[in-house]
Parts: sequence; structure tokens; C-alpha cells
Amino acid sequence: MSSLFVSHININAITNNEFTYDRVKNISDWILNRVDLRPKIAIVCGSGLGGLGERVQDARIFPYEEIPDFPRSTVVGHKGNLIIGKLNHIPVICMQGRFHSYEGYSNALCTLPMKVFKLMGVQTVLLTCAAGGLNQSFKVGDIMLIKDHVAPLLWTLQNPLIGHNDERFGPRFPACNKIYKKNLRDVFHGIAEKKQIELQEGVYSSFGGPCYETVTELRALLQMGVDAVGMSTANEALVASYCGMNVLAIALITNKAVIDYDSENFPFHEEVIETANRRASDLQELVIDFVSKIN
Ligand SMILES: O=P(O)(O)O[C@H]1O[C@H](CO)[C@@H](O)[C@H]1O
Ligand code: HPA
Repeated sequence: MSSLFVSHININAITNNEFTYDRVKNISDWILNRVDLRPKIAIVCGSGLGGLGERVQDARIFPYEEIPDFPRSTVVGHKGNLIIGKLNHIPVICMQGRFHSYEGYSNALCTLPMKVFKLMGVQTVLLTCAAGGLNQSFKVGDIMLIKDHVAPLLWTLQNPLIGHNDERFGPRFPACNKIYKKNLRDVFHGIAEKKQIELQEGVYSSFGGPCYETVTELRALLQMGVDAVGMSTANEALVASYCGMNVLAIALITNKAVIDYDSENFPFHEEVIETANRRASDLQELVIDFVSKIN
């Protein structure tokens, strides 16, 4: 049996038909039955950013393989734990590792945790990710708030909302012009200013990976107004927003996207993880303050 196998669920099912309300409710009830806390805030840790999970106090840790119908994490820098506990005395649920379509999962499966959060009573989802910096004024190590996305996979049958629509999750035709909430970005800017941590804001784009982008793809994205590129987050933000949850998303610029055809530079995952580890503590401090402010 492959380690990717998730009981009963077809991990390659393109539509969300696999993820009925009852099935998602079953997962959410399984978790709620094992903890007393009722977090209103969920956090997803991106590549190399799982250290935030270690800051959670009074933590109950559920390895993904213990949770019924949950996918497994297979990527370096994604531990694969669901953690429920407190950050600065505020109840949170934290994913130490996310799911990517390049792991062989459909986007419907990658975004299943957002629906679980919704049924658990979560109101705000804070997504973090590693990304390549396309905006030429960005430096490696910069922190960028995502204000919008361009996600070609979501224009295809890999849109996680394709399939049956259960109105208990969200509407058939969700608007996408306000996915990343301005009021939450404003709060985050205020915190960064106080801590004197420089913050960028911009547009994120994700393809499905696992390959990094070609020079021409990156140049096209730059012309579209994209500032940073990754392989995740947009799908989760879409589904969280569709479910009526507030979304804040933060991209850590872990490497420079290469837009020169003759450059000898190239992106690689070890650099991504190394930068993420180096900048983790600033990001953690910002997130911890943010959680206290919006609770
Ligand atoms: O988006 P996260 O999960 O933070 O990770 C990013 O880093 C990995 C590539 O180095 C890809 O998984 C990409 O999506
Ligand atoms: N491209 C895509 N995904 C990424 C990158 C990148 O340059 N860096 C980290 N994740």
C-alpha cells in the first residue's frame, strides 16, 4: 500500500464529490471529541515554517496519519501534525505542514482541511508559505502579505470547488475579489510597524509544481503584476474564503526568482528551507501578536 493512500478517499479525484458534508463533519467531530479547546483561528505552516507549531502551548498533537480520511505530508519541511493548543493564551489550531497538488493530491483534497476548520467553528485562517521573489525590489528574507493571487491551476478542472456544491460550506459562485481581507492586513501592518519589521505587500501566484518556473513563465507573471511565486496557498485561500472564513496570507521570500535567461542561479528547496528557518522567529513573533490582536 502506498504511503499516500488515504482510506476510502480517492486522492486523485478531481472534483470535490469525494468530500461530502458528512465526511468532513466526521473528521471535524473526530478532532473536537478529543480536545476541549474550540479555536477560532487556524494557522497553516508553510515550507520550513513549522517551528510555529512548537510555540503552541498545552498542545495536543495529532499526526495526520491518525486523523480519519486525512492526507499525509510527504515534503521535507512539512512535519505532518495537526496541533491544537494556545498561542499567547489564545486557542489555535495549527497545521504543521500542508498538502500540495504535486504530491499527487487533487486540489479538492489539498484544501480539505479548510472545510474541516469551517465545521470546527474557525473564523480566521492564517496561511503562511515560502515563495520566490519576483518583484525586483524584494530581498531574500522579506515577508510579504498577499493581497491577491493568480493561480492558473484554479482556472482548470483542478479548481477545488468543481463538483457538487453544498451550501452549508459556501455558495456555488463565490466572489474572489476580496479573498485576502484588508482589515486583517491592516492589523498585521500595525504589528510589524511596532516591531520595526519591514513588511511587503503584493500578489502571489502558484502553479502546481513540483518544478520551479521557467524564465518565460516568470516574465509573463511579472507583466501580470505578480510579486511572488509558490506552489500552494491560493487554493487554500480560495476554499477558506468560499467557506466564509477570513483569510490572511503571508509569503516569506525564500529565494529570488530567476528572470535572466543566462543566469547561473537557480532555485532549490534546501535554500527555501534554510531561508525559512533563518526568518522563522520574526514571522513567529508577528503571528503570535496577530493572533492576540484579532481574537
Ligand atoms: O508553499 P509552501 O508549502 O510553503 O512551499 C513552497 O516551497 C516548496 C518549494 O521549495 C513548495 O512546496 C512551495 O509551495
Ligand atoms: N517558485 C515556486 N515555489 C517556490 C519558490 C519559487 O521560486 N520558492 C519557494 N517556493
